[in-house]
Formats: sequence, structure tokens, C-alpha cells
Amino acid sequence: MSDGVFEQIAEALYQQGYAVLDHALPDAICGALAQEVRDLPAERFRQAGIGRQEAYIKADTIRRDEICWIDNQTDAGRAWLEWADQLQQVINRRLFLGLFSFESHYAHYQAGDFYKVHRDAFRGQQNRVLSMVAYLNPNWQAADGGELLIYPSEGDTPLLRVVPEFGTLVVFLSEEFPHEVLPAQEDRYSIAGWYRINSGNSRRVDPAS
Ligand SMILES: O=C(O)CCC(=O)C(=O)O
Ligand SMILES: [Fe+2]
Repeated sequence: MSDGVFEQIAEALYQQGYAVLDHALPDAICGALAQEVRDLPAERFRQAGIGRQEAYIKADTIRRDEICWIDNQTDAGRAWLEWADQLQQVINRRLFLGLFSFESHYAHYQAGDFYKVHRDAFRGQQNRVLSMVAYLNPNWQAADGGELLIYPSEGDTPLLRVVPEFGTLVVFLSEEFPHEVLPAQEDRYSIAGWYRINSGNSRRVDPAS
């Protein structure tokens, strides 16, 4: 069953560099994550920043969400990370991307919060290869805003507009697709994660030619 989902994601990535699926995450896992993120004490969340390590800045003109990194200390976190690992294996088998590790955090956007257009990785600078976003909002309404817009590598017209509805999953090549989160009008819960290749400072793996 979920093997089919992994294959669908791999196929869509191969064809177009991104995949968007409704009901992609098993309901039990998605439900446990949706519960956990709402139960987390406020002090576990940090204002999100931009960049990494010394380059890290808190830039609330660019993004306003608060985040909490996910580990395998809870049943929900463990189930999610195992699911992400199975997807990693299928993608590596099908696409030879050489994905090596996965990291992810919960994100909470309060009413008014947004994340302006950005890429998750820049060619040659980071080893984030694949981005994955999962949404944890049952019955999200059009008026609640907070859509994810994904743009082509060059150009201002969105390729895709994704409603952050419970169970919807988005996977895309981190270097290729600029994207933004429109202002949410309600509490918006999601997970954002990245698969990396095993190198401190490498570029995307291309098949040998
Ligand atoms: O929550 C989303 O829809 C996308 C979040 C995002 O782009 C990020 O955290 O890098
Ligand atoms: Fe992003």
C-alpha cells in the first residue's frame, strides 16, 4: 500500500522534479504527528532563522514561523522518521540520488505568518538535495490562506498552489524550485524536512555521462 505511494513519488520526481500527493502519509502517522505538534509546550518552539551555523540570522521579514526539530524519542517522531527512511530507500533505488540522511522539523505558522520566496539549497553550497513538506491541518479552508506556491526555476508564475490539508505531501528538488508560504489566517501546522547527500560541501549527484 504505502510502497505504492513511494513509487508514485519517485516516478513524479523523475518526470518533473516534484511530487504532490493527497493522503500520502498513512492516516495513523499523520494523526499522531498532528496531535503531537499541538501538544508540544510553547517553549519547545524557536523562531525560525535563515541559513546555517554562523550564517544563521533571524529574519522575520522573510519568515515568521516557529519550529521544533523532530527526533525519534516519541512514537510519532519515530514512525515519521521510519516512513521518511523507507521513502529514501525507494528514491535511491529508483533515481540513484545517493540520499544519505534526513532531518525535519515541525513548523507552526500563526495567523499572519508567512515565508517569502526562497530556495532550500543553492547549487554547490549545501548538500540538501530533496525537500519534503507534510501538512497536519484537518479541514483547512480556502479562506485560511497559507498555501504553498511553487515556482519554476526561472519565472514568476507559480507551477503549483498547494493547500496545507492534513495528509498532503510535497517533495521537490531543493535547488530547483523557489517557493513561498502565503500568509496563514489560522494556526497552520506542517513538517518540513530535507534529505542530504553525504558531503559537507558538494553539489548534486549527476549520473556519470
Ligand atoms: O510549509 C510549507 O509549505 C513550506 C515551508 C518551507 O518552504 C520551508 O520550511 O523551507
Ligand atoms: Fe522552503
